[in-house]
Amino acid sequence: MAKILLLGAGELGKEFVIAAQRIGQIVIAVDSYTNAPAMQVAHDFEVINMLDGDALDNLIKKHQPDYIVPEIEAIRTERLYAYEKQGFTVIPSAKAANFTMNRKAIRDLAAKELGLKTATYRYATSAAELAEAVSEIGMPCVVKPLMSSSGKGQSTIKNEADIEKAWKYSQEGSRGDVAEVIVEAFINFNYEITLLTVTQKSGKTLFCPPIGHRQERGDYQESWQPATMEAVHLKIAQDMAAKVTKALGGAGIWGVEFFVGDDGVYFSELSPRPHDTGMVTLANTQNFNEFELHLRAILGLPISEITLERIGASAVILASDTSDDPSFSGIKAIADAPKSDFRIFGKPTARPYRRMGVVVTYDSLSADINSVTKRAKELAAKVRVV
Ligand SMILES: Nc1ncnc2c1ncn2[C@@H]1O[C@H](COP(=O)(O)OP(=O)(O)OP(=O)(O)O)[C@@H](O)[C@H]1O
Ligand SMILES: NCC(=O)N[C@@H]1O[C@H](COP(=O)([O-])[O-])[C@@H](O)[C@H]1O
Ligand SMILES: [Mg+2]
Repeated sequence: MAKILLLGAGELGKEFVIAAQRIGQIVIAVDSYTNAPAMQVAHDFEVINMLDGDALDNLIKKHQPDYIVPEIEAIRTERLYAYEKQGFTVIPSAKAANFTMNRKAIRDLAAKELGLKTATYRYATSAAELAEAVSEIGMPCVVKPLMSSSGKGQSTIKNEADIEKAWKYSQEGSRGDVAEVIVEAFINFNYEITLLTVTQKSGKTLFCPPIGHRQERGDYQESWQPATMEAVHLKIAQDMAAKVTKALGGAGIWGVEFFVGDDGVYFSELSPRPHDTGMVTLANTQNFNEFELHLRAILGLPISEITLERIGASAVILASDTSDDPSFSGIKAIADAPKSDFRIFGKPTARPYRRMGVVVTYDSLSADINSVTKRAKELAAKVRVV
């Protein structure tokens, strides 16, 4: 039986713990607040600030885990290299967690070292440098703090007046201690996808059918699987995903994000862990959902194939207000709807736009993906977090 130290205990961690519990593994869930979703189902939990390297060191010393599994980006990831040296296994690897928490590291690796096609980009460390970068890249362009996720601190610059605002907003939304931002040319894509990619200890890499999604405020609203795309574009995305996951190293599931436009496929970024848009796999669209795949890859259990069993969609349930005791109305409508299900994450507090749950819908392989997605969206809209 393996002992897994899960660094981050949100909704993605919760499903991962449930998958681990089902096959008898031990999980200690860690986050910065008590009663986080994954803590509710784990064997044990710890509350620490994971950006505090010494606190992390103490935790590793105390628990001596077989696997250290990052679930969020906001971790003092530099320390993970030392744990690897000491013989601990970091999932998928210290390099993967460290590079992906910083947009500069991962973008330079992808674009410069591996030659993947990305949006044109520059970096800036002040409002003045941002103005200069914008003049080189042109408008519209997208500004993101180097360290942030779920769209925090991200905005689109459409005219000169936006530059100052974008700088200020980026500084409010930045998680790390660096003030730097990345400025990217706005890609006028036709659609975007997450390509869940599984790397295994055996060396065999597998791809899940592509997941389409729609984003608002830099955060996903609905996702569906499979996304309709040309085979040639899928092949290009798979090749890029294989390259970047190989360069980062290790076994596990990765959510590799791409934009597809008239001029081809752009690599955007990737998560070295289950992806939020991959919650669509909770609709049992595949033989294994993304959490089961992550777990099996971590444990070195062979995954011989990933098959699409039915089509599905997910739509998020967001809070609209602040609350210390959130409850939900409208759930009966989901329960009553055909081929539909839901998850409530059990987050102890709500704040505007915080993701509190998800609706999943499904249908047979021959059904229409747009109607499945529409149903998920309509059902999610019926839920009120009160
Ligand atoms: N250069 C771009 N051109 C057009 N749209 C973009 C660009 N960059 C980001 N977006 C849009 O914003 C969304 C969020 O961007 P990105 O994935 O970089 O942010 P994030 O904060 O890392 O989000 P998450 O952590 O949830 O994946 C993208 O999925 C896409 O819809
Ligand atoms: N895009 C990254 C992502 O979806 N991460 C998921 O959200 C949780 C944080 O939620 P919170 O901000 O509501 O605490 C994380 O712990 C993870 O499960
Ligand atoms: Mg993203």
